[in-house]
Amino acid sequence: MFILKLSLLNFKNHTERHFEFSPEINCFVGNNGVGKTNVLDALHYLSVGKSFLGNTDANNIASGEDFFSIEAGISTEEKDSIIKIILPRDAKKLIKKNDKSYDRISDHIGFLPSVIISPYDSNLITDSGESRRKFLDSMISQTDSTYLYSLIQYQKIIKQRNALLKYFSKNRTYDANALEIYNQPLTKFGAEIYTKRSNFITQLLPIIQQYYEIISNGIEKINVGYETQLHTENSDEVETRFLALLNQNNSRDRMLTYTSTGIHKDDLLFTMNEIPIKKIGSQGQQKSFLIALKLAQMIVMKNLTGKTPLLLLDDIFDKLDDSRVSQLVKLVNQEHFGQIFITDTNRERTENVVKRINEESRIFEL
Ligand SMILES: Nc1ncnc2c1ncn2[C@@H]1O[C@H](COP(=O)(O)OP(=O)(O)OP(=O)(O)O)[C@@H](O)[C@H]1O
Repeated sequence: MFILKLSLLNFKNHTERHFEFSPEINCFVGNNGVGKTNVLDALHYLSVGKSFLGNTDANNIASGEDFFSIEAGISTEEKDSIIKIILPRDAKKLIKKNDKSYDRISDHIGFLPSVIISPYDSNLITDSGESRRKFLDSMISQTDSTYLYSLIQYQKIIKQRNALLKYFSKNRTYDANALEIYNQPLTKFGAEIYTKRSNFITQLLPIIQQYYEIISNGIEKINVGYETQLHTENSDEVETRFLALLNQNNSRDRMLTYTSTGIHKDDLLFTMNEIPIKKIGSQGQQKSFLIALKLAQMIVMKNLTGKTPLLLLDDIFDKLDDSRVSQLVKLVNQEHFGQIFITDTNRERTENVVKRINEESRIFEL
């Protein structure tokens, strides 16, 4: 699966822009601020219906305009498709496949999977657990629509349960039966999510370790640990354990007025030689780790779905030394990563890198 064509209208600084892509490597080069990252962001929109920069949708409409549209021709093994995203300033976002709107945006997730490697990935190391949970959820959702369904249901139940806890506190009342109604569906969806997260991380880990070694020539032992309150020796007991935790924490939850246990508290622990990478990793080591993580994500997604995700590489060469860039090129040659999009301010460097990759490439000067 690959993108044949892309048309942007009023998307950030791109008033009107059309591209015809290579099925293999596409590079956007140009000075700072010309809109290279914005093109990758448009591709990210096509994949998961939102920006990877965390902007609200309306911020992506070119200043002074009333809407943006992103349209792409996609070649798939079955037939070619057209995906169109339209965001009017005062109305709902629409995503259409072959002129038919999706009822829910979540129905589109997984059609055109993607993995992005960008300077913002460092947030995964430095930020709170929420950004790591989002990362985990986004990659699993792209491979499994029932995961996304369970997650949406789980989040709805947590919201309702927390609202009830707040109601109890505000009105100085309590009704154990009313609270208990939420426990059964919460533990059912929670256990499903736990199992899928756990399986995904198990598949990811050996590939990250292998890629880290290739990219960095590193001897450091890296690890990705799944930190969760739901871990049990026997996978059949996750629901029971979660229910026990909810019961144990009942008084605490009433005091805090929110649900303090569950998969919404999960986290990933990234370590190097058993110490958090955040504490001991140099900038280069952290960057190599993040690239290894994202490339491993791509392989696991490909193994699970049979679809090769688009690989979006934003400014990736900027902070890597020559030897790491060479190792990365070697890896791309080995693994056949599918369609790749690269941004760089330095045209010469990009030309030199893509020459060393045995694939067809196109360079777009913005
Ligand atoms: N809603 C918007 N309307 C118009 N222009 C916008 C909008 N949002 C962002 N821009 C412009 O987009 C440009 C930034 O684009 P982008 O981040 O893609 O640049 P870049 O080529 O990747 O730069 P760098 O090399 O610095 O990473 C800025 O000039 C910014 O003013």
